[in-house]
Amino acid sequence: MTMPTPDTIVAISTPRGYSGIGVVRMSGPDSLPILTQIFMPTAADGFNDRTAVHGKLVDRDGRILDDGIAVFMRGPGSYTGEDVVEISLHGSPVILDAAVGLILASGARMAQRGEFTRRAFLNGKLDLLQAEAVVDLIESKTEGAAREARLRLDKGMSSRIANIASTLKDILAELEAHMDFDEDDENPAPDPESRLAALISEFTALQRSVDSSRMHRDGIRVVIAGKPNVGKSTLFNTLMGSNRVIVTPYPGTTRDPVDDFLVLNGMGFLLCDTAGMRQEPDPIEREGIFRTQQRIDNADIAIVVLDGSAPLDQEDEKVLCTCREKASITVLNKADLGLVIDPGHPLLQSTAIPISAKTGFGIQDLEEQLRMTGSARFSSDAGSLLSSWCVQPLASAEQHVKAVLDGLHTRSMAPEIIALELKKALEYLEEITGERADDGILDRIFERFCIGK
Ligand SMILES: Nc1nc2c(c(=O)[nH]1)N(C=O)[C@@H](CNc1ccc(C(=O)N[C@@H](CCC(=O)O)C(=O)O)cc1)CN2
Ligand SMILES: Nc1nc2c(ncn2[C@@H]2O[C@H](COP(=O)(O)OP(=O)(O)OP(=O)(O)O)[C@@H](O)[C@H]2O)c(=O)[nH]1
Ligand SMILES: [Mg+2]
Repeated sequence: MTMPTPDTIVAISTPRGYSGIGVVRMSGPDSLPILTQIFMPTAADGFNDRTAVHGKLVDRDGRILDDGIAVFMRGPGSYTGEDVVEISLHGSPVILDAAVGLILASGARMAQRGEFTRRAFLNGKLDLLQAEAVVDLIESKTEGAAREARLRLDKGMSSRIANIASTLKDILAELEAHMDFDEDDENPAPDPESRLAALISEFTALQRSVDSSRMHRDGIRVVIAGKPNVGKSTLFNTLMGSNRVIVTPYPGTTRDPVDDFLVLNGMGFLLCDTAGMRQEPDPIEREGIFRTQQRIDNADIAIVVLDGSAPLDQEDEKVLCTCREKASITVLNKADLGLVIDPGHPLLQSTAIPISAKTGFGIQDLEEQLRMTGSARFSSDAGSLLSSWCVQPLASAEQHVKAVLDGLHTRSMAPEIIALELKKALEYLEEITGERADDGILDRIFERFCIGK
């Protein structure tokens, strides 16, 4: 792992544009010396650790560029663990750029994306999962997503991985202690089987959490499916509250899947309108239907739309069958024309909701059902979620633990091999917390950050 470079970095930490206040941040050993060169405190007592100081930003010729407030935070008791300086100035890009220019001229260099947080990570201020939670928090589009990221930042996840790791370390230590003794020693052989078996269910729970994490961040994927002309696009527009997609009386109107982000009571959904599915499509429609099928496969929830004003037919049955394995909600659309399908029809998975996408009738019921089905899809323990890059190391760690369990079960594994397998499992877990993460993983995570974070 690369060690933190001892240079001093600078960046504007607030968005570019015109704002009340803008913040320029430095981190590194020269932060304070540079500050004293460019910022003249109004009062005589200068800069004390963690104390706001009013003063003037001055250039090399002594010209005053702005007045502002500077705070010096001495490392390691700072966000990055290094000496940090923040200068709040008037929020004009011209002034903020000028301040950065002065700081660069004094020997600092521009920070890369996420470099402040990267340094915080390298200095042990937060681990990799927390660093990732920081960027998820900043990017969160819903209250729910923000809450979940905030919980992760407060350590939820890392401690669960750490708990698994510490169980493995205990077992490893017992095993190694035992290996140092002779066979006939009174020291009994350790029996870690039940503890390892408990870890397997923890692995399963963690893997489930990966899905929840994605749903929080990107929204729950909801696909609207049905045969042509049942009103899928009309429903999409009604739920979105806009005329986003084309609606016509002609079957086969929608060709490409269209996605849009929908927020219901703080819960985010990625809603997808699709091409109608039918048996004998033309070549263009065939490609559209292929894409519909892909979206259905990848969706967390399917809304199956039926034309409730006409009897069920084979095409409807086909769609219902396609969505059988999924969490799905069936709606009987065009209820304004009079329903001929019974909402309790045996072919329907659960009770169907009568709606009219055209008049808005029943839409509230549908939204309520969406929220309920959405909540049910989330892993129950929010704040202990993992993102998708963790899947691989997690699965590998689990595999090694399973190998040990198999070995113990059949009594076919030498203690040395067991120890080796446990160490491998530990290495994968340390990849997740960042104790052993290589630069590639770090780059991938910090790439998502903005400059100044
Ligand atoms: N002005 C400002 N606001 C900010 C940040 C910041 O860096 N500057 N943050 C960040 O981007 C977030 C807050 N996170 C922070 C986390 C730790 C420390 C810090 O100084 N930690 C020290 C001391 C802890 C203490 O005394 O309470 C440490 O961990 O040793 C600062 C900010 C959001 N708001
Ligand atoms: N009376 C009534 N008509 C509706 C309702 N919903 C949709 N329609 C009409 O049904 C026709 C088809 O609607 P679309 O939303 O384009 O149907 P679709 O399922 O997206 O069709 P494809 O894209 O071809 O698969 C249009 O003429 C709509 O105005 C409804 O609730 N009541
Ligand atoms: Mg359509």
